[in-house]
Amino acid sequence: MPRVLVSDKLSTTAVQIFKDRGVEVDYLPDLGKDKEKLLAVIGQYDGLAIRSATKVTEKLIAAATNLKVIGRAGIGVDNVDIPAASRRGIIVMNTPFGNSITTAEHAIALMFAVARQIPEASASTHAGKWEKNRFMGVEITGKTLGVIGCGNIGSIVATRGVGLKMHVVAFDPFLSESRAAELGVEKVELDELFARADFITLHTPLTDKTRNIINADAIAKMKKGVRIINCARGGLVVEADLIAGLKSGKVAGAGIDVFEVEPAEQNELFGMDNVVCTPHLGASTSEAQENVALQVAEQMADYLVKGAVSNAINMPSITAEEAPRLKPFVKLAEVLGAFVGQVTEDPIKEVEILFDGATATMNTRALISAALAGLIRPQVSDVNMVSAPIMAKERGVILSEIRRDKSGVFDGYIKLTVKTEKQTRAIAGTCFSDLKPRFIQIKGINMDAEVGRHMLYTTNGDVPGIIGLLGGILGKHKVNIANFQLGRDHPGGNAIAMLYLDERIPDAVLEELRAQPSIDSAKPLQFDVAEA
Ligand SMILES: NC(=O)c1ccc[n+]([C@@H]2O[C@H](COP(=O)([O-])OP(=O)(O)OC[C@H]3O[C@@H](n4cnc5c(N)ncnc54)[C@H](O)[C@@H]3O)[C@@H](O)[C@H]2O)c1
Ligand SMILES: O=C(O)CC[C@@H](O)C(=O)O
Repeated sequence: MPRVLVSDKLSTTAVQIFKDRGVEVDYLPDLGKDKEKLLAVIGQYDGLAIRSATKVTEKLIAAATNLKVIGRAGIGVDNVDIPAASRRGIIVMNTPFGNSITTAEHAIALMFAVARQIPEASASTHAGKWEKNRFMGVEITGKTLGVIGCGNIGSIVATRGVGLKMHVVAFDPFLSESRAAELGVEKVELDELFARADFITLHTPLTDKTRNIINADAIAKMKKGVRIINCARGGLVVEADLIAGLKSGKVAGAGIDVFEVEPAEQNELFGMDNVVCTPHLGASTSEAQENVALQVAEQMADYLVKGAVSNAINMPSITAEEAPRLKPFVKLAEVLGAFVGQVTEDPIKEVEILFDGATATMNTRALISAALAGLIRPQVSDVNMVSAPIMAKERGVILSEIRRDKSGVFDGYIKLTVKTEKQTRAIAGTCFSDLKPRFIQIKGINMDAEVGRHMLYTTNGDVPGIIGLLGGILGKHKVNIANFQLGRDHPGGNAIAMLYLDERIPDAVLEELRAQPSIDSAKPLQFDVAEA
């Protein structure tokens, strides 16, 4: 019988579901906080069910010799080392929608609390002070609410804002004009949001692009008297810069549920006037906890007992029979998406996926989901093959699929074409007999590039000396090239290079490359593939 450890506080509904489904379960809700004890026992379990207190580190995963699945009762999986879990073949699942409404309500509650200084007024009243003149609030009606990140939670906050008669402006690179119109919000660029919003609320995941999104520079662009709410992730706001903004009076108040360091037992924000803090309570309602506990237990039990996979961050939903044939092509579809996702900054309007030859006879739904997950992941790190198609649809992306008989030299290949308002990008790839993904065409230019974990993509005019130039600069900085592929549309025309590197290219080297007159663009890329 499979055995699951629940190491964080979860509704006991989960325990009952595990038992009912034939899974042995140990409910030890405080164990997640005790790293050493957890390390000592984790080897006994097939499944680990967590919330945010348990930190699933590489060290814990190394000790988890029997672990097959980690289930996060919630959305953010930033407390799980996903690459380490993937490398060990451990599935990581989350429950993407179960606590969205609850968290959106918490953001709105913090907005009101900050607007009317409710916690301070309450404490003062409890103390028998009756300080009626001390607390002067601001109205919400007619004010501009700036929503950064308009996904599941952000879009609920946005519609609640509209319901409160606020004018809602939203910044989200994946928000289409039509989705914005449907929500009743105005889609704006980030600087415009900073300049116009009276209240700013954050609802993005914590990624390399969103980390420190609210820093001193951002605060300088905001209105005097702005109020900032963070119910998403600590790390989005530079706390020292927020404190400076509060002290100078530029920021009139803040509602903070998540902190740079959690648990936040000491923090300079504590005790500041008009700063309302809660201890990461966004998801803490009985309804949301019931939803996520039930869902995570069902998903984990289904996997451990029946092998069914749903809401996995690092694993496609594929049946046991088709898995061996499909798996390399799922990876191929994902890296094709990941290529376009990393080179595209503008909102995506259309995605066309062409399946040629053998790939046209496969489970193309899984392949499309993998391509979309790869495409969206640079913006939304927690996306998986289940949520990617829903996210693409919600963002108004028009999706089309073409299947056709073998048309060229390859037994089968996949071509992904992505349109934004500004341009169209296309990339094709296949798997050879080694079952590793390869890029065979970029921008209509043929090539045969093995896909590595760290790559560099450059575009340039087709002139002599490019190989020497790239090789020379990388060599000078001791960046080793594992593979180097070039292609061009016609002699003297447009040329591209794909370099497979042993490590991520340092920023300074990238800048040096970009400064070369013969190089038009240089983009570092990362792919979730095994090291050579
Ligand atoms: N406080 C809590 O207890 C609590 C509870 C649940 C979720 N969360 C957090 O809330 C956040 C949002 O969750 P969600 O379920 O809405 O996620 P989601 O994936 O549905 O939405 C995130 C949105 O952010 C957008 N985005 C990505 N990069 C961006 C950028 N650079 N600028 C602007 N927008 C960007 C994405 O396009 C996406 O629409 C996550 O960080 C999640 O971990 C917190
Ligand atoms: O489990 C919690 O209480 C927090 C959950 C929240 O941060 C999430 O990402 O779902």
